[in-house]
Amino acid sequence: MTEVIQKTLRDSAALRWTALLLLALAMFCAYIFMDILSPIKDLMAQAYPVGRGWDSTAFGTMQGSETFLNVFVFFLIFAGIILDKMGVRFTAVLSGAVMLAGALIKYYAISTAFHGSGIEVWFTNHLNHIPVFEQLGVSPFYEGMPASAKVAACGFMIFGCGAEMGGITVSRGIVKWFKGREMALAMGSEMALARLGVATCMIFSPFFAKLGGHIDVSRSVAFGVVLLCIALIMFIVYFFMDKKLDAQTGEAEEKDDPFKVSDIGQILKSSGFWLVSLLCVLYYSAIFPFQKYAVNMLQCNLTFEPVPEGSFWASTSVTIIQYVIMLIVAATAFMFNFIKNKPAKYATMALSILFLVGYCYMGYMRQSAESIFAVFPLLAVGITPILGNYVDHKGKAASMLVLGSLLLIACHLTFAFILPLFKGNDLGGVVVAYVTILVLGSSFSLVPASLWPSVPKLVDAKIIGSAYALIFWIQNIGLWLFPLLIGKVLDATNPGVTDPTRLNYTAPLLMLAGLGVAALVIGLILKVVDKKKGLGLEEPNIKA
Ligand SMILES: C[C@H](NC(=O)[C@@H](N)CCCCN)C(=O)O
Repeated sequence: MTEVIQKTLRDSAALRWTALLLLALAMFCAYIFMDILSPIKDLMAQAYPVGRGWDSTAFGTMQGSETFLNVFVFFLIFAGIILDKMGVRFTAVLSGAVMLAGALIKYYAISTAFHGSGIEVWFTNHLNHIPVFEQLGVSPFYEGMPASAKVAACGFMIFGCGAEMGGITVSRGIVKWFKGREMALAMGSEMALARLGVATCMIFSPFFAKLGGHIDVSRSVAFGVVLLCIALIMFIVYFFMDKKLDAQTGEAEEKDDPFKVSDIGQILKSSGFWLVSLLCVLYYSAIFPFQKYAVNMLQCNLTFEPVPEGSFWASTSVTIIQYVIMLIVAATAFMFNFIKNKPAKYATMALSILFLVGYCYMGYMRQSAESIFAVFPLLAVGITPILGNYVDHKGKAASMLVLGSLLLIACHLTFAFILPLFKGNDLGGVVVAYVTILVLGSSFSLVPASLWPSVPKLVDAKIIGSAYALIFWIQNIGLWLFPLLIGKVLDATNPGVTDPTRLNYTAPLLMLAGLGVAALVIGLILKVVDKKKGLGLEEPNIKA
């Protein structure tokens, strides 16, 4: 008897990778918006009309607001419930719309239309004390916070709800399309594109703010808003593909892993889960919040010679060329993972290194902190899949978490104590900065590649979705707190400094190194607990 095998969209490699591309491109745009103001902190500090007069505390409070509702109104948990009840395609479009709504509010706050408006007056005089949050000992705003920063923070809070909802939805979408197929590869590719988003933001946000020699910070946010419109379109196209898939399979959306409040008790009983969550919040708090200040830290610790207006290195085409070179580095580093033929593999690696050196040289010639810091996520694009593969086949996840934390401490201490020694030494400082950023980039590959795949070893497969939602929630506490703390520490340790490119970053960097030490201690405890309880963290995921 001949069996007729019904082919569905996900059976076609081209179509399931198209579905992934739609989801990953949407997240690429979201990651660009997350850091859209990070590389222009110095401009935001200047008075209107150049900037918006945000000191470090205002900047940090606004940056931390991204995760405020997720943490204090438990939105992340609601997002998990919405995803379970409404399915991937609905939640994807909803997250795209929420991100865009938040981004539009943020754009309005930064735009010239806001300046001098009635809304500005209202926000200047109100919302300094919000009783419900003050009772919790937290507040999204403070007395004297510029109205533009308050409204931008409101928009960023809404955006953050959409972004984290988008994050969990995209992971679930990848499982739906790739279960039993190239799932790890698909997840690694999605994360690689997100990292490239951060690099893109570092280059293009200052580029748009300074375009045409006239500074307008709202242009950077407008660029982000346009990308979020594209993200929403990607999610809408995905909606129709996903609908067709369900029509073909006859399945309602997969709801095999619903979030239940009762799961939380079960998860919290696992000591391994607590250790991994603590390590996650400590480690990510020393990375994502640092990312928001890194360009300004380089501006403060390096000596940049102004590149003359109209010179080749100051031209728009150089930005485009440098970005194209960055894309080549990312693409060749990523392709390295999949080439089986040895000579071709090493030729690709050599090409990637060659272009990376070219990229670094251009960054040096352009004397631009943002293009120097943009190399940070590049290594992660190439190395994360290699390390993911290593964990799959050889294990050693707990050791990699320890190594990642050690590198993190070394990098923050180098930024704090060694980089300032090169102040005035143009080339020496840039070389130290590049090496340290690249090492930090490899640490940022080691930890995500080993941390996220370890979670399924710690909790029951049935409650894995809830476990990820809970880890994200714990992580979001750090992502709210540390941008805020860095800003406050900067203002406290730099009294009277008015030039935003002359701040002393030693204290915040020491605080971040301290987070690294705490992550290291947790990593070492995790190794002991792993050995004692046989959690299997050092074991490969795929057993031969
Ligand atoms: C996968 C992981 N993403 C996260 O942890 C998100 N919750 C963080 C979102 C960034 C907030 N600015 C990662 O990117 O490694």
